Amino acid sequence: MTELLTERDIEDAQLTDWAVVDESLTRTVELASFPAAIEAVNRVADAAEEADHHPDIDIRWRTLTFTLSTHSAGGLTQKDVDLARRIDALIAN
Ligand SMILES: C[C@H](O)[C@H](O)[C@H]1CNC2=NC(N)=NC(=O)C2=N1
Repeated sequence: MTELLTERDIEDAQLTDWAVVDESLTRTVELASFPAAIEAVNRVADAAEEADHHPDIDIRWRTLTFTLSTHSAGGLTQKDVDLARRIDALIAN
């Protein structure tokens, strides 16, 4: 679970809205408004607490950038792929 993933593993995960940057996964998304962005952040925060795996989140008005990596492993693990999928679902609402 906390093993580092290979580039091939990441490709196979088909996270189409995410980019790999500096051994992290990153996705930027523009919400409808600042309140909508903050609500999305709150949904992601709840999911992160539940999973005990936490994204870096940059908030600029209604644009959010999520950056995922597993700090304890020093790179990307299945936890990041799982959290990316959760975030995709939570910001689609
Ligand atoms: C003790 C607890 O499991 C760790 O501190 C968790 C919390 N959230 C975390 N989040 C992320 N992104 N990487 C970690 O290594 C990490 N470690």
